[in-house]
Amino acid sequence: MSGEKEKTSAPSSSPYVEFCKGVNGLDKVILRESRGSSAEVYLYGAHVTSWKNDHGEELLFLSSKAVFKPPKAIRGGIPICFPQFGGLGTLDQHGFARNRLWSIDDDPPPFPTNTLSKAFVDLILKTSEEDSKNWPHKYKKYLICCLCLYFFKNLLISYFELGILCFLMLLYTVLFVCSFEYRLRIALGPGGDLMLTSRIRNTNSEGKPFSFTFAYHTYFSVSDISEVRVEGLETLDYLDNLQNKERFTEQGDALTFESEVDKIYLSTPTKIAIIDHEKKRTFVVRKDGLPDAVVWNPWDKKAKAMADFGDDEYKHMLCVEAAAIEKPITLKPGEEWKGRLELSAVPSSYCSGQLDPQRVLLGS
Ligand SMILES: O=P(O)(O)OC[C@H]1O[C@@H](O)[C@H](O)[C@@H](O)[C@@H]1O
Repeated sequence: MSGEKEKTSAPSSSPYVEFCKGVNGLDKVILRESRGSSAEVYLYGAHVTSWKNDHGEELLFLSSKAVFKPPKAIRGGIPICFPQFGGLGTLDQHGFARNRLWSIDDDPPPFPTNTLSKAFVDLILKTSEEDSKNWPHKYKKYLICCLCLYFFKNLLISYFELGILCFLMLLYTVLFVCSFEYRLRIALGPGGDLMLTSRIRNTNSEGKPFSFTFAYHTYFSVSDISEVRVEGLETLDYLDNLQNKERFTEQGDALTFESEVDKIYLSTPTKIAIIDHEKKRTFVVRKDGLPDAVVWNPWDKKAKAMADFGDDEYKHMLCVEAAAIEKPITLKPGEEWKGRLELSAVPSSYCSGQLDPQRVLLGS
């Protein structure tokens, strides 16, 4: 992403990275790899909305009813769930990262990975005043209000009360003030693979550690959900969101889909395959630092209940989300966490219902 200097001036485009406007004038970045694959990223949410292979075929699902207007998250593509997955905390569903306007990161710290890609963009999100009021404890703003009310109601407070107030304010600063820097690199590999690398740092100067849960909420585009099979999650334990997060163990067979599914698979392998029989295409998800994997399809009833999702669109999507949920990530001040997702789409070669082991199960 060479060439960008100031956040205030428009960043300069190159054959690999184009800065432009998308729906509703929102800032968008288009990445193009020399063999023809491409990806589109909105600065709103750092949201990947499109990923195409070198034949120009779309690989991600984006709802025809997606709303490109803050504060609504875009339905489809790859929303970032941070610092909270789902409703597991006091924040709004899936945290705030997907509803924030991110900036171009002009000066990212060096990347250890030696990617040959020229088609990449670095984005950054820092703690806003609003977010630091609500996170990690939504209710801390009420604590502050109570303290202020008490203070103003009792203007003539004693030295003892003043002392208590100062102590509580100090406690508040030490316990609750939370700041982070979230750097995200989105890159297209030479073969058209899509790579997302998140680096999240605790930038509290005097504060405490903080914890978060996380997911790359990837919506894959599939021909027909009834023709899809997921491999890599068999025999694993999962929490079923449809049954109060009760824990179950998956059967030995690859997953297939006949009804609503909303499961958090635990301690999953670093590689998961999504096989689309009809399209003869296999998505390979490789992940690092992300032990869990969510599998979600709303099916017909929930689809109808979502205003930004077409009634029949559930047939053409499947979310497989590389995540860190069961054991929240905790960062001490100065510490950094890295979570990496790599997606590739390969033709599935079928032979009497068996995956071609060279290409998917053993493939690099
Ligand atoms: O509608 P949202 O907030 O984008 O969430 C969609 C789905 O996201 C999934 O990750 C959750 O497991 C589901 O429970 C949720 O319904």
